[in-house]
Amino acid sequence: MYAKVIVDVPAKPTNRAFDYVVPEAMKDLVTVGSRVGVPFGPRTVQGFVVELHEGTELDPAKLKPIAQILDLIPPLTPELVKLARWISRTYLCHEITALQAMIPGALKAKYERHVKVDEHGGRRGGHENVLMLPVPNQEEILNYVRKQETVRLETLLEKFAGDTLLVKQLLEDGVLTEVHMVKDRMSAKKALTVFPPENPEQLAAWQEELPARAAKQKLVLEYLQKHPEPIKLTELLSRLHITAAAVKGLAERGWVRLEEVEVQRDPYASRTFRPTSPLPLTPEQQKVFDCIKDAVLSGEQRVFLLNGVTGSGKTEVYLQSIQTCLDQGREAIVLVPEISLTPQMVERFKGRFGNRVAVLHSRLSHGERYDEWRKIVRREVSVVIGARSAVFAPFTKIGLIIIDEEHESTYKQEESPKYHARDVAIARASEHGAAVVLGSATPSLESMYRTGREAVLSATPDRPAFELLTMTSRVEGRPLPRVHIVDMREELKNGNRSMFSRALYKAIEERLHKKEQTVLLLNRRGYATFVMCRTCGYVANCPHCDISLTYHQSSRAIRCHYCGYAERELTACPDCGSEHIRHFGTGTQRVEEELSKLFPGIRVIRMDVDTTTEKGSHEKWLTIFKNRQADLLLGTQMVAKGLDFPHVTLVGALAADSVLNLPDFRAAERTFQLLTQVAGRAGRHELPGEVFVQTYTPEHYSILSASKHDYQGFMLKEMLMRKQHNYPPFHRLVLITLSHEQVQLLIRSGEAVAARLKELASQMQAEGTELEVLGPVASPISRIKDRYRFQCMIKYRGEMDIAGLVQQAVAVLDDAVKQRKLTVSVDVDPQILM
Ligand SMILES: Nc1ncnc2c1ncn2[C@@H]1O[C@H](COP(=O)(O)OP(=O)(O)OP(=O)(O)O)[C@@H](O)[C@H]1O
Ligand SMILES: [Zn+2]
Repeated sequence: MYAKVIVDVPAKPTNRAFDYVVPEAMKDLVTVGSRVGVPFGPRTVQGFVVELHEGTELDPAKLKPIAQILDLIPPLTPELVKLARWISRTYLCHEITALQAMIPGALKAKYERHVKVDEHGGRRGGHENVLMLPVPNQEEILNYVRKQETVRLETLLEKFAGDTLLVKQLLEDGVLTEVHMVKDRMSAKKALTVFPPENPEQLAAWQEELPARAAKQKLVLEYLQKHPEPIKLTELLSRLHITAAAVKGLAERGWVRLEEVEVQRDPYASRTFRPTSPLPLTPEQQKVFDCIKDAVLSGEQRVFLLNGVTGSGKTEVYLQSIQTCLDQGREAIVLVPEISLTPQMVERFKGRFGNRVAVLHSRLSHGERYDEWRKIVRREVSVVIGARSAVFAPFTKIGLIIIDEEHESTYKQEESPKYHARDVAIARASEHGAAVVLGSATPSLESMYRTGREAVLSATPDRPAFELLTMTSRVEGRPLPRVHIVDMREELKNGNRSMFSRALYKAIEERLHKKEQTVLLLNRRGYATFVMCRTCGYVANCPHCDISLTYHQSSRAIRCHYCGYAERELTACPDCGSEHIRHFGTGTQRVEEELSKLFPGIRVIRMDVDTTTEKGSHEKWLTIFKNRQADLLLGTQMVAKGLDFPHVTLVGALAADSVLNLPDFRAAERTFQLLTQVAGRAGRHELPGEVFVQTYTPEHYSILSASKHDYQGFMLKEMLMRKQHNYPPFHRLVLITLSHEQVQLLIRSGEAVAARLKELASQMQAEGTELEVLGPVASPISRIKDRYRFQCMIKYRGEMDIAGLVQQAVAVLDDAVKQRKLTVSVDVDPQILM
């Protein structure tokens, strides 16, 4: 038996699969999707089996056997292996990158450097010593290595701490050779567990048998008699206030059994979830549910776009649709944006489906993530709720994939593989015959477009048309909140220079009075967070990136958000020496300060990157707010989504147009989405809500439509704009970014690539393809980590072989250029154009 293996060689990634022999002993374990260690040159690397076959075209004698099999249950399925190939083609990345993205971080390859003695046993040509100098420890070192097959380099250096140079010399001379082993970073967590005897009645007799001084042992037997279940040793000890000696004594007599048992790191173990049952659906919900149900029962790939206003009860529809799917013996995946993976959201799913749910998100520890993921591999759960990468859950009978807040840009991964979870979900649904539900109060224009006529006419299994479902009202006829637009230019004219308009100030005061709650949104992006000298205007910039440094009050440091460069806060201007340095802290910090000045005694919770880095902090803040131990929740985008608190009756957006001014064709769409989402937090229960939107551009259609809850109106205007400028969804984009430390070389290369692209484009245009090449231009962020950046953009319509086009264009760069570390990165359907 032979296996084709895609290997992980970071220095030289390739899409070629290499052939290996499957050793007899591994035959039952190796399948498509297995993770293996295979010899590759002098070392062992991690790889994934992508094919198995009986024979080989190659010379079998030359093939090496698989060295290690890394998991008992393969982490990937044949379907996922196939999907990786699709991702590699669609998003122009290596297959190994796609495969690695599908498994939890804990399983990514880590290599250990081991050493072994050479084939002559460390002796050359009969001479005992290889080195000229008589080195006393040399034989000792070699003997130590000889005794074991291989030794970790680190261990060897530790043991012979004074002989680092000697070990290096031995390696250089080839007497010792390095072998790399794949190391598994993660393993199951185990705990010593006490097992009572099979027949607990014996316990009474044994208690008699023990001498009086063995009081502690008697205590243990007594306990086990009352609770004849296995118990963790540590727990037993702390309950009875005894030491392990007592239990070990009993184990020696054979009266109890002590054994290592696997325990799961369950981040939600300490929490209880109140079970919920399905709510009777509203007529609107019922209609939507019936459509989804039909699709799930049909066993065919169908994609729904569910456009439901905030508070229309989309989540309840998801829950009942999942139930239908589970009743069919099939599995469901629910994707939510990372920041809305709040305890509240998790609670709703765990409350309905209990421990049939696994939760995956990045705030879990490596170990917790690994254990949650293994519940899926072992078929212990049938529902997964998680952020983007949960779309790769290794289920085998998927019936339903739900993507909540489908318009969120976080569903696009910004590093390779630059996949979009929506498209991956649709691809998986086609393999499984599953339904996909894309839910949002503000669907992306891309998804909306695919419910239209043109998309229906050009549909393929890879790009099917979407069916539109709508829910236009909130449950129980609750009104959407009233939205007031506040023109901040007028405020300034009237002498109000504070960041609160008088109207918003009054509204907050009123809530404090009525003991109702307020949510304030300050979009961090675009808000002043820099450090400036007020005398000469000097602004502190990152020395490695084209971006200003940001002040962090908590650490009293200024930091670069791109490369992590940090320095102490400035006390004097490096340019003019003035001490009038102004630290514009993260916007939210400044708002918090002003709030406590304006409303003495106000209880504010601030949620931003600074206050939520600690594990569990999200949860903590939201619980405090839920219990009404705070009057006001202030934060960045993370307060805009998914929260459902009955006493929130006021929402304020402090700087509604901060996103509008970004150089991005989606700026208007993002503004509309954010305002609609945050407004949707108000008045979701009995108490009606009110919203204030502060802006310097009150006439902008994104702000006007959001204030009227008018998705249709906004969408039609925005579609028109996009059509005029040949932007998505009418055209598709591919962004090619080149980067290098030397700006001259970069410009030359950028121009060469662009020229070749344009040449190819004009050939294709002649053949009828609609396609346009823009650039090269400096990227909006023109330097990151000391590397300059240049970009070209391809705009096209219809189906096209993007991979082929890009490969041909990049081929004009000669190897000399590439060897000088010019990097080319390609982003298909980019979300961020920086
Ligand atoms: N059929 C129903 N009967 C009664 N209450 C319901 C029903 N469906 C949902 N609800 C309640 O209405 C509120 C809003 O529902 P839900 O949070 O599911 O809306 P949503 O559409 O997901 O909102 P958003 O997009 O703003 O997050 C919740 O408190 C939910 O429990
Ligand atoms: Zn930097």
